[in-house]
Amino acid sequence: MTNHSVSILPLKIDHYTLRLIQTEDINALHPLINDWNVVRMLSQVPFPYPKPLLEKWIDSIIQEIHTGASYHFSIIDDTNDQIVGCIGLRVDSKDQLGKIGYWIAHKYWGNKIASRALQRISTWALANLNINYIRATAADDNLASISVLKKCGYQSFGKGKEKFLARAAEQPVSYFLLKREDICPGKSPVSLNPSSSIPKKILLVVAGALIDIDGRLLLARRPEGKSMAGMWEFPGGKIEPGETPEAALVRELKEEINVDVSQSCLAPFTFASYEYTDFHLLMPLYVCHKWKNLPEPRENQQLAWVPADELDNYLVMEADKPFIPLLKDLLF
Ligand SMILES: Nc1nc2c([nH]c(=O)n2[C@H]2C[C@H](O)[C@@H](COP(=O)(O)OP(=O)(O)OP(=O)(O)O)O2)c(=O)[nH]1
Repeated sequence: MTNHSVSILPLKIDHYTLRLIQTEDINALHPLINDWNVVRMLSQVPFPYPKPLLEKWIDSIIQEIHTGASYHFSIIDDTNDQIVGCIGLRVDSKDQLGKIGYWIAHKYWGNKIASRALQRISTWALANLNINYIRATAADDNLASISVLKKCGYQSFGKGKEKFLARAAEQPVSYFLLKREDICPGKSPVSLNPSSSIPKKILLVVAGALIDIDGRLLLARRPEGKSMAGMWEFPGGKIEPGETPEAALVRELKEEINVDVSQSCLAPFTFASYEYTDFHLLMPLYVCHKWKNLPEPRENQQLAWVPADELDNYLVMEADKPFIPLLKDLLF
């Protein structure tokens, strides 16, 4: 997949901050994790947990951030700047899967920190990483963690056994999965009786397929906080009352990606007519080969120039799916 930068600014939840683990965190982290109450619930950690081993792990996960293989965060209490736990996610791009793990220091249990951190990281990960699912594993006797996972929308999907180093034994575990659509609605529900359903509002939107001289297509990723966050789309937006689709696209391209385009450079290509949960989308798509300025994200979105043979790797909006084969034909 073409590289696009992942936004890993510190993430906020109430009076906690989640920021990437740093080398200096070792002294605060070691006494918190080297605790039987914590370690017995983590499959990969021995007890006692020697400090050099933790140091090695921190070095490795800092390296992994550069390759996008994993993202691990310290959870910090903003009121006193103390680390209270960790949450992290390993990325399996091939299966579009994130594997999440977390722990909270024993003295902070009972403050709902784990559920808030899990909710926050899950939303962030689905909006920013190349994944569609997040998987978690909990020991069957870890009732607190199982309840946290269920509260955050994770669904149990099976049972197994895993070796827990600290307990020097295999333990029964449950597997949980969070799917993108569990927290990112947008698909149409199946209507059993379409004739009785209330007609949906038609939403008029216009979008542009910008194609550069290398035959690559510009895609934008909906940022966290928007509906259908994490899905890739074509730059564009809603047509305002009294506006032509062409004028709306010229305006949206300027507002969203600082690109100047003339209406005469917009060629009608195809359109989408698609029923979302709350509205029916009607969206003409224009192709454009000529513009001024380098596209830059002005609305916190990721941008990617995508060659035709990589388009299938991008999870595009449901309404846009029929565009992909048509655009591939155009680009090849
Ligand atoms: N710009 C754009 N919007 C698309 C595409 N495909 C698709 O379903 N849409 C939908 C997403 C939005 O619901 C709507 C675009 O409206 P917008 O860009 O002005 O709205 P927005 O995302 O800022 O705000 P909202 O959906 O959160 O209300 O059309 C696409 O390829 N490009």
